Amino acid sequence: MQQTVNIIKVGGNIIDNESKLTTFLTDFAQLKGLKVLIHGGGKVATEISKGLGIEAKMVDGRRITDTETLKIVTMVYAGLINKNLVAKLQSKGCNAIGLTGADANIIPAHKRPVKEIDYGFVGDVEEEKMDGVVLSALLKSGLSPILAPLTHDQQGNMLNTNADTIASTVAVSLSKHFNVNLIYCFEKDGVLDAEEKVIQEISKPYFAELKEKGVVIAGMIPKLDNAFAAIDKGVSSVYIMHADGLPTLINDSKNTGTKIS
Ligand SMILES: Nc1ncnc2c1ncn2[C@@H]1O[C@H](COP(=O)(O)OP(=O)(O)O)[C@@H](O)[C@H]1O
Ligand SMILES: CC(=O)N[C@@H](CCC(=O)OP(=O)(O)O)C(=O)O
Repeated sequence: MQQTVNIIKVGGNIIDNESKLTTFLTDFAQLKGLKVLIHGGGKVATEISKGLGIEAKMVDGRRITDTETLKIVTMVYAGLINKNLVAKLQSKGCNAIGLTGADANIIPAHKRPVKEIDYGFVGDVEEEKMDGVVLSALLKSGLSPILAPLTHDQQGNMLNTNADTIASTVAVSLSKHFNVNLIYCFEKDGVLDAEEKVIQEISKPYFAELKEKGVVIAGMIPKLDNAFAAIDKGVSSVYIMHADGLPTLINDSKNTGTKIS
């Protein structure tokens, strides 16, 4: 039987809140089995940019990343956030190793081609080049990889890449070696319907309907697109749920949040 890996993605709203982050990392450190953490941090990057006099520009949930912004996101994601997460997890007994997509060529990408919009140094992942071999070896040696939302263009440049996309592509590449569960953690109880109730299971047609009605908007649209892409490409299960639900889902094997079907 194949071993199971839990791939957890955590976004900027949890990372930016000290008490929510502490709870999340305590739970992550105590999760049973093999695990990978993908972190975002868009909110922190926006605040730091602002402090440096650079106004963040987002289009369809993606940051327009010019030369100065690339320097900021590289410092914030690969340095400040990634290394603090690693240090905190080490203090909780989790043997974490922090990496970007450039390290060991884990996530090759290319600069997004300019069409109507020039996103600058934003990476589109070359999923077909990802074989999951390095991450698999790290997991089998007892380490928990902590991945920052940065890729590289294989010509010497770092690229800023949406963390939800990193989570989905890493999950797909690891599903060649393991049974993979992908879990998107955020600050709400799951995908909410028009009455703000948690949708227990969401299908593609229902997602299309909710998008059409304006019930699913903003960052939840690319999150669900990435979630469905992972399921279509061989990931065993995908959930979108509150960060507090991790022990319930993984350690107690009880459903919580929204399951992608
Ligand atoms: N129907 C919905 N249910 C839940 N959240 C939604 C919905 N539609 C939009 N959202 C928004 O999507 C956000 C999550 O996406 P995003 O901002 O990318 O978060 P993260 O940084 O955690 O990945 C939530 O904070 C919420 O405001
Ligand atoms: C290209 C692009 O938009 N990259 C994202 C990467 C961080 C991220 O995805 O953070 P959250 O998960 O916290 O939103 C950004 O710079 O905002």
